[in-house]
Formats: sequence, C-alpha cells, structure tokens
Amino acid sequence: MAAVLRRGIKFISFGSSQVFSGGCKHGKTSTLSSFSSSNRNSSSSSKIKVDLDSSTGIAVMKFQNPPVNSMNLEFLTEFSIGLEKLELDKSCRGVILTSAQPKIFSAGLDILDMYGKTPEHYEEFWRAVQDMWLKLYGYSKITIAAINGSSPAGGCLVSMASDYRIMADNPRYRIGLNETQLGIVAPFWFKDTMVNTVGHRTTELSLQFGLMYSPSDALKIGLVDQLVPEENILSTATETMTKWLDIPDHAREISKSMLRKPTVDRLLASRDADIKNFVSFIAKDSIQKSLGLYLTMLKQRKV
Ligand SMILES: CC/C=C\C/C=C\CCCC/C=C/C(=O)SCCNC(=O)CCNC(=O)[C@H](O)C(C)(C)COP(=O)(O)OP(=O)(O)OC[C@H]1O[C@@H](n2cnc3c(N)ncnc32)[C@H](O)[C@@H]1OP(=O)(O)O
Repeated sequence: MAAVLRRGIKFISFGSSQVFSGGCKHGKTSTLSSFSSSNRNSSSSSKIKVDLDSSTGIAVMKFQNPPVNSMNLEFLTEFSIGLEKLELDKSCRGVILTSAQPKIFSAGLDILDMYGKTPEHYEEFWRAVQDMWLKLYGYSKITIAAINGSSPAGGCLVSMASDYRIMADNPRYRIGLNETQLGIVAPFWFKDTMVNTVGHRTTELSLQFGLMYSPSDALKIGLVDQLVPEENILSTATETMTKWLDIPDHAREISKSMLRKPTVDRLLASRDADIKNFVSFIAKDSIQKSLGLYLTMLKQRKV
C-alpha cells in the first residue's frame, strides 16, 4: 500500500485548483486542495485516472486497467487510496466512477489473485477487497456509478456500493453477482449490499443462479436506477450529480450513514473471521479446480 502511495495516483485537476470558491455550499468552507501540485504527478502504471474539478466539486475516477478492469491487488489498493484522498479533499463533494475501457465497467475481482497463490497472498488480497468495499459503501461523499459496460461480480459490487447507478443502454452489456457460475460464493457483505439494493427475494434468485442482467432487466429489478444512451453516460452522471449536490451535505451524509452503517459494522465486527473463511474456502482443491476450469473457459471464450 505504501509503495502505491509513494508512486502516486494520477490526478488531473482543472478549474480553480487551489482556492475553492464555487459549488461548496452548505457550510463547506473554502480550502486548499489536498492534491497539491506535487501530488498531481502522473504515473504510467496508474490504474485509475482521477479528474477533480474543484469549481464544481465533482471528481471522476476512471478505471483504466486493460483489458477488462479486473480488480487485482494493485487496482484495489489504488482505488481505496484514491477514494480516501478525495474524501479528505474539501473541494470534492461527489465522485463519479466509470471506465476508460470500451464495453467493460469492470470484470470484477481478478481471478488470478484467487488462483494458485499462497494463503498469505489470499489474505492480503481479501483484506484489500474488504478495504475497498468498506471505504466505498461507507463513503461520506456522493458516489455515482456510470456503468459504461459489463459489470460482473466485483464490478456489480462497486456499482451497488455507489449511491446511484446509471447504466449504458446497450443490450450486450450484463451486470450481476455471478459468483456461483464460477463455483464460488459471494460473501455475506456482497449479499447484504445486494439485499439493500434490490430486496431479499430478488437477491435469493440472483445469488443462487449467479444471474447476470441486461440493462433493461437490471432497471426492472432496481439493480440500476437509470439507463441512458452510451454516449450520454458521463454528461448524465454529471447532471445527476449536480442535483445531488443541491442537498445539504450534512443531512444527506447522516441519512446515508443511518441506512448503511449497520451493514458496514457487520463486516467491521468480523473482518478477521471473514478473511479466515475466504482463505480456507478459496484454497480448497475443489474450489481451485472450479476456478481453473472457469479460467480455461474464459480463455477459450466459452463464458
Ligand atoms: C463461504 C464464503 C466465504 C468466503 C468467500 C468465498 C469466495 C469468495 C468469492 C469472491 C467473490 C468474487 C468476486 C468476483 O468478482 S470473481 C470474478 C468474476 N468475474 C467474471 O466472471 C468475469 C469474467 N469475464 C468475462 O465475463 C468477460 O471477460 C468480460 C468481462 C465480459 C469481457 O469480455 P471480453 O471483452 O470478450 O474479454 P475476454 O473475455 O476476452 O477477456 C479478456 C482477457 O481478460 C481476462 N479476464 C476476464 N475477466 C477476468 C477476471 N475477472 N480476472 C482475471 N482475468 C480476467 C480473460 O481471461 C482474457 O484473458 P486473455 O489472456 O485470454 O486475453
């Protein structure tokens, strides 16, 4: 994590970058951006590009981990750190999450981080997955997922953990928690996030079958909030964010926390047990065999 911090995340800022005067309503005071010019260095290994417009208070985090934005250890670490930095930056009030990769929002957790590795690696990886979710689901600022491509499993989790989901209306895209299709099991906090989003019965069916939904079906069950033509996704997300920004921050934040804190607290109370569970589950021969088969099918384009 420290190594990633040292390397820095690519922050591009435009608008009034230092002293903030606009968009910061409801008692938020002007501030120096926490992204000082020395922090705005770019790194070619950066997996997430962050643009913060401090004149509007809106940041865009663009996933750029080709080919499919799979969330490996490095990506997850950068993601958590990037979110944390924006949360500490008073000139940022909302974050839009989207993808720089064509057709894919995120392929979910990197299967290679769960296959053929040591228990120590699984432990570190799972802690990073937990960190990312804890940060995003409990995030104090507004988050909007602009889902401009398919979004299986961990990608769907990131979408559901956002406050609002806008998906590109392309019938070829899919979103859902498909873990059982890989022979693995979505942990309780993935399940909780889905129950909180679409309700218990829909989650029962979704999780057991590992259902992947088209955008129109995702809209029907409430897995996404809005569909838009693909070319309009970022402009719609920005317009939508502007509406969210009209709400006083403190009132919105407390309401969000009231709804989400019990779910966050459940994982916080059992992080180590959850990691232990994951490591013993994922290291099982039968599970490794399933993942190996799934990877082979992926490579043969049979998934
Ligand atoms: C009791 C319980 C206790 C504890 C818990 C236990 C278990 C833990 C559960 C963990 C939860 C898991 C969450 C996850 O996110 S698992 C990942 C699920 N993801 C998927 O199934 C997505 C698979 N990918 C696809 O469907 C397609 O790739 C996709 C995203 C639609 C894109 O399609 P396309 O554009 O055609 O691209 P390709 O399929 O050709 O893929 C290009 C390239 O990327 C590789 N790849 C794709 N997805 C992943 C991935 N998730 N991880 C790693 N690699 C991936 C793919 O193999 C190709 O590689 P190649 O070398 O052939 O180029």
